[in-house]
Amino acid sequence: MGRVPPRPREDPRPLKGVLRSFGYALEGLRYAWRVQRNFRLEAYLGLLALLLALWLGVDPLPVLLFSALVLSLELMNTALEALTDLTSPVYHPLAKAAKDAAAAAVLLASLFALLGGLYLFLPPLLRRLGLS
Ligand SMILES: Nc1ncnc2c1ncn2[C@@H]1O[C@H](COP(=O)(O)OP(=O)(O)OP(=O)(O)O)[C@@H](O)[C@H]1O
Repeated sequence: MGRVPPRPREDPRPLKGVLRSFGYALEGLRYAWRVQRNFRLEAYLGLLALLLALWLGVDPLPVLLFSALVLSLELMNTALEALTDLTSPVYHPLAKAAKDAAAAAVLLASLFALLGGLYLFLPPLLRRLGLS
């Protein structure tokens, strides 16, 4: 196995260091956006839910929290997929368990977000449409 390259030395200037970490995080966001169709879909759905909340006059905070949860878990899932592909490019039951469990975390959060969305939006939506 090749040698691990040394970690770059920490920048002694605090602001520079923070800005550099921020840049790496943005690179991670760009990577997930490029390679993960689900991440893009979840981001668009979150935006749609936010617009719906504003239109219906519903508190947008729960929408933001659910979106943050789902998108963050999708990012962790993306990270885990990349690591699994790196360490286990051939089939291994533990690689399967890791990927499946990470996918299950996103699924679970998405289901709760869906239930939360129905609870939040259904009554005002029915009222707005004159159906209740
Ligand atoms: N190295 C591996 N060893 C064992 N099973 C694997 C391996 N790679 C993938 N799998 C199985 O195939 C499934 C799909 O893996 P894949 O890497 O294609 O991710 P994915 O589900 O397509 O994710 P996404 O759609 O988010 O990109 C995994 O959930 C796992 O069950």
